[in-house]
Amino acid sequence: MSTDKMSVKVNVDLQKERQKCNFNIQEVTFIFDGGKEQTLQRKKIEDIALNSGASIDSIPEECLGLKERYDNAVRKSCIYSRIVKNEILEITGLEALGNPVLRRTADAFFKEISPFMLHLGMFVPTIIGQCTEEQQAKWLPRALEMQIIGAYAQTELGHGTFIRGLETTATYDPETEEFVLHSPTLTSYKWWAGGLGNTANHCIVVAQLYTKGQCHGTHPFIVPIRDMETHEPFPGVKVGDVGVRMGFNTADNGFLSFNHYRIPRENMMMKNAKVLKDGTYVKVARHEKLTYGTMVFVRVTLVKEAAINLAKAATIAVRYSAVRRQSQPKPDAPEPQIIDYPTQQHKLFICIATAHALQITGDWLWRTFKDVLADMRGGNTDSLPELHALSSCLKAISTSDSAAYIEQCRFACGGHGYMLSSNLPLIYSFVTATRTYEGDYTVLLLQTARFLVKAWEQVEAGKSVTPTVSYLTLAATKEKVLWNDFAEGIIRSFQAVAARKISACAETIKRHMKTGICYEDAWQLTTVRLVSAAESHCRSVICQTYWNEITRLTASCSTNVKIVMEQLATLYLIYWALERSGDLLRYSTISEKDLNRLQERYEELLALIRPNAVGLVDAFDFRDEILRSTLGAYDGRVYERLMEEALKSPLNDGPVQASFHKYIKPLTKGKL
Ligand SMILES: CCCCCCCCCCCCCCCCCCCCCC(=O)SCCNC(=O)CCNC(=O)[C@H](O)C(C)(C)COP(=O)(O)OP(=O)(O)OC[C@H]1O[C@@H](n2cnc3c(N)ncnc32)[C@H](O)[C@@H]1OP(=O)(O)O
Ligand SMILES: Cc1cc2nc3c(=O)[nH]c(=O)nc-3n(C[C@H](O)[C@H](O)[C@H](O)COP(=O)(O)OP(=O)(O)OC[C@H]3O[C@@H](n4cnc5c(N)ncnc54)[C@H](O)[C@@H]3O)c2cc1C
Repeated sequence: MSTDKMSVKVNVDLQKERQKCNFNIQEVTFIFDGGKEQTLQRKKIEDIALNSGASIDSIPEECLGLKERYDNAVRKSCIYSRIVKNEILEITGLEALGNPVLRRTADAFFKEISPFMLHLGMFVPTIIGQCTEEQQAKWLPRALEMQIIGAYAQTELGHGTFIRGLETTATYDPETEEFVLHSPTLTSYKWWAGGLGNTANHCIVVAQLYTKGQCHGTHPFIVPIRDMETHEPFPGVKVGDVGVRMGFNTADNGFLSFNHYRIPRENMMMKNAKVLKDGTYVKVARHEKLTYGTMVFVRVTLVKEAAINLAKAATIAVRYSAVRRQSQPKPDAPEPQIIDYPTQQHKLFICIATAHALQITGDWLWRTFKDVLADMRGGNTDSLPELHALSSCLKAISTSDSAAYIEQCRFACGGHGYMLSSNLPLIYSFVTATRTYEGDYTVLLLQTARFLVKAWEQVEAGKSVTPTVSYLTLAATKEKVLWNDFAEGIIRSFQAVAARKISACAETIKRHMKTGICYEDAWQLTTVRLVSAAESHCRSVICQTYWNEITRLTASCSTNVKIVMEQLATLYLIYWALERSGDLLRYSTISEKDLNRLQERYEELLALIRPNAVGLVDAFDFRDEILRSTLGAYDGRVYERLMEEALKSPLNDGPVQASFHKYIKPLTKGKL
C-alpha cells in the first residue's frame, strides 16, 4: 500500500466500491504475483527502492526539455542501479532478470525508460548466454557492479528483422590476434540500440564473422566503445543518438559505426563458436540458432511485461471510471458512474482478464524456458524449436493485445486519458514499441507458422508431435468439432479452428506448388493465412493455459476468489469466442442460437464482475508511485490531482508568457 493511502481522504465512490468487493483481495494479489512468497518479496523490494523518496521528481518528467529529461533519467538510473546492485540482487539473485519486479519498480523512477534498461535487459543476459565460463568471470562481475555499462547493438539502419543480412563485419587478423570491426556502408550503421547513444561505454555488437577469407555468419562481440575516464568515443568509433522518438526518449537509443576498429580475439563471445589464435573457426553449439538466445530470453520476459503494463492501465481506467460521473440516461436520476455503463464494462473487464491471462501464460512460458535451458545444459536441444515457436507467437500476441487494450483504457478515460499526467499515453508509447522490437509481430507469427506447418506434416505422416501442438492429432480427423459452451468445449473449438487453419495452409502451399512454383513462392502466397493460423494457435495456447492454471491456482483459495477468478477466465474465453465467431461458424458446429446464448452469458458476466471491478484492480497492488497517474491513484482524488499537475507546468509559471511581448503584442499592434 502506498505511503499516502492511509492519510489522505479517499473519494466517496471509490470507498463504496471497496465496500462492495466480496472477495479477499490479497489472495488475488498472490495469484497475480505468482505466489505469496513472490508478493512478499516484491513488496520488500518496493519498500527498499521507494520509501526513501529518491524516485520523486519536483517537475514532471514530461515537462522537461529533451536534454534535461535524459540528464534526469541518468541521475535516477544511477540511484536505482545502486539500489538494484547493493540490495535487490542480494534478495533475488540473477533470477530478477526474468522477473518483472525490477521493471515494475523502475516505473517509479522513470516515466519513460532508463538508459540503463538494456544493460540489465540484454547486455548482462547476453554475457550469461553467449560467453564461456572464463569470459563470464571477466565480464559479468564488472557488468553487475556497474563498472561497465553496456548496450546490445544488433539492428542496423538497413536491417532489423533479417539478421543474416547484417552488414557490419568482424574480420579476424591472426597477425595481431584481433578482430577488425568495420561498417562498410551507411546501411550497416548500428541503429536503435537502447543506452548506446550517450550512456554505454561497452556494447555487444552482432557482426558477420570473417576468418581465413570465409564468412561464418553473424556472431556477438563485446566491444569497448568509449574511454573509461573521459567517455570520449575511441578513434574508429562513431556513436550518437538516433533522434527523437514516439516514446523511449530517455532510453538513449543510439547509432554506431566502425572504421577498421580493432578488438582482441577474446572479445568474441565464444560459448557457441570460437576462433582459435591461428584463425581456425570452431563450432561448439549443437544448434545453429543458439546465438539468437538473448532474443528468445527477452521474448519470454516480454509476455509478463505486457501483462504488468496492461494491469497498470486497467487500474487507472477502472478507478477513474468509478470516480467519473457523466450523462443522465434516466430523467431526474443522478449522473451514473461511467463504470455502470455496460459499454464501459465491455471496454475494461477484458483488460483485467487479459492481464491475468498473460501473467499466468508468461509464468508458464518462463518455467518452460527454464526447463529447455536445463535440457540444453545437458546437451539436448530437442525442445528448442518448440520454445522458439511458442515464445515467438506469445511475444507477438501479448504485446499486440496489451498495446491495443492500453489504448482502449485511454479511450475509456475520455479527454483526461489524453493527458500525459494520466500516464496512459506514456504506457502506450512504451508498450506499442514492444510489438516491433525483439522481432516484429508478423515476422514472429510467421516463425511460429513454419513450426506449425512442419508439425502438421508430421501428424499427416503419423508421427508424434510436441505437447503444445498435440491437439493437431485430434483434429486430423477433419470432422467438425461439436460445439459446447463449457470452458473445455470452447478451448477444444479454438484448437479445432487452429488445426483446420494450419491444415488449410499446408494444402494451399501444396496447391500453389502444383502450378509449378517453388516452395518459397508458395509459402509467400500463403502468408496472410499463415499469420492468421499462428494467431489462432497462440490464442488456443493462451486460453488453455489460462484456464488450466487458474483452476489449479485457485484450488485452495476461498470460495469467492474462486468464483471471481472463474468469472474472469470465462469472460476471456467467451469474449474471444464472440470475437472469432466467423472462425467458429466455419470450423465448428456452433449455431446462431449458440452465439446468441454466448452473448447473453457475456453480458451477464459483465454485470457479475461489476461490483468487484475496483477490488480486482486493487489486487494488482500497484503503489501510487509506480502508477504515476492523476486518474488512477488509490484515493481517487482525480480532479484535485489533475489541477495540481497542471499547475506544475512551466507554462503556468506566470500569468503572461514572454512570447506575448515578443510576437503577439507586435502582431496585434500591427508591428510584425
Ligand atoms: C541497472 C539498473 C537499470 C534499471 C532499469 C530497469 C531494470 C530492467 C530489468 C530487466 C528487464 C528487462 C525487460 C526487457 C527489456 C527489453 C528491451 C528490449 C529492447 C529491444 C531490443 C531489440 O530489439 S534487440 C534486436 C532484436 N531483433 C530481432 O528480434 C530480429 C528478429 N529476427 C530474427 O529473430 C531472425 O532473423 C528470424 C526472423 C528468426 C529469422 O532468422 P533466420 O533468417 O536466421 O532463420 P530462418 O527464418 O531462415 O529459420 C531457419 C531455422 O531457424 C529456426 N530459428 C530461427 N530463430 C530461432 C531461434 N531464436 N531459436 C531457435 N530456432 C530458431 C527457424 O525456426 C528455422 O527452423 P527450421 O529450419 O527447422 O524450420
Ligand atoms: C523502441 C525500440 C528499441 C529498440 N532497441 C533495440 C536495441 O536495443 N538493439 C537492437 O539491436 N535493436 C533494437 N531495436 C530494433 C528492433 O529490434 C527492430 O526495429 C525490429 O526487430 C524490427 O525490425 P525492422 O525495424 O528492420 O523492421 P522491418 O523488418 O523493416 O519491418 C518493416 C515491415 O516489414 C515487414 N516484414 C519484414 N520482413 C518480413 C518478412 N520476412 N515477411 C513479412 N513481412 C516482413 C514487417 O512485418 C513490418 O511490417 C529497437 C526498436 C525500437 C522501436
